[in-house]
Amino acid sequence: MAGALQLPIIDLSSPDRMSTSNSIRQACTEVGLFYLINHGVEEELRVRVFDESRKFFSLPLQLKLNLSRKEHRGYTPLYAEKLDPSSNSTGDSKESFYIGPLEDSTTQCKLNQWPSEELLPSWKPTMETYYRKVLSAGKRLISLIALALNLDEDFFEKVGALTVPSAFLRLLHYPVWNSGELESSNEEIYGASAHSDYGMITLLATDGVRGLQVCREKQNQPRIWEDVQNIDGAFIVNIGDMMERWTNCLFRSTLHRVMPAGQERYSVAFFLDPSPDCLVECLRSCCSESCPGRFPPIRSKDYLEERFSLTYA
Ligand SMILES: O=C(O)CCC(=O)C(=O)O
Ligand SMILES: [Fe+2]
Repeated sequence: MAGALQLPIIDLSSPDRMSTSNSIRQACTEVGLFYLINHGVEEELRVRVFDESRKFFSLPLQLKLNLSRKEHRGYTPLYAEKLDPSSNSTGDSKESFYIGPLEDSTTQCKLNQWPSEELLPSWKPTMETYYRKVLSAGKRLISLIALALNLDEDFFEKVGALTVPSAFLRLLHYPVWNSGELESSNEEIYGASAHSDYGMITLLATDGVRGLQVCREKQNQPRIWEDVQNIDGAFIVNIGDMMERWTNCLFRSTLHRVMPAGQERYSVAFFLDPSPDCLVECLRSCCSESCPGRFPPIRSKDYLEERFSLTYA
């Protein structure tokens, strides 16, 4: 049985930015995970996003497959993804839908796929509004993360991380697995197998159904998994691998997974990752003679491509 984890609550609207960034530093060095409240994304909008998501995943499979994932946007069916390539499972027991950058003078914005307006008339405007609002909250959080690293608050802007951020909204649906199916299966079944996210930060909203677990000490075996409780209205924020690289492992990218809950589950993740051409290299303030940089510099786009190729191998 996994124990429940106590996590810090960060208030994005607090006027005391120094104290907030200190709390962020502590959360990111200890667990790499915290709750974010007063983030400016209204509850009413969040409810609509979950409603529209449910409507989409209830469509006949063929209609969903017509929007199959291309250029990392669109629908991925059950078992298409395996977040932990080393696990014995055939693939993760979830379906998802990705929405990429909306505003961009390059061709990127045309790459998004949308369900037809006849089928789901409010779908696209709802997702676009949510995307913009979470992106804005994420950018405000990134400036606090810069302060938490004793950097200028616009550091991540100055290094080009937010010029054309690789921000992806991902709707997730985990279907029900009843206990009989779980026992009779010869394979390990995960909603999402163990992984850390690839980018800077992830802002996750869930419908409150349990299942999300984290492992705080990813190098230790056996792994100890702890349940992450939902707090109504809060985002669960986790640090991703590129932020871990930037900070030379001072900030931890959190290993997490989703276990089958005996109940259907929906979640909505927002991955805020550096712009494709941004060079991610260990911050000088996080390196020393006794703790030299562990990672060579890498372009965000190259890092993400490598990780995706393993996940969808
Ligand atoms: O559904 C969740 O709670 C987590 C999803 C997740 O970890 C991911 O998509 O990377
Ligand atoms: Fe994740």
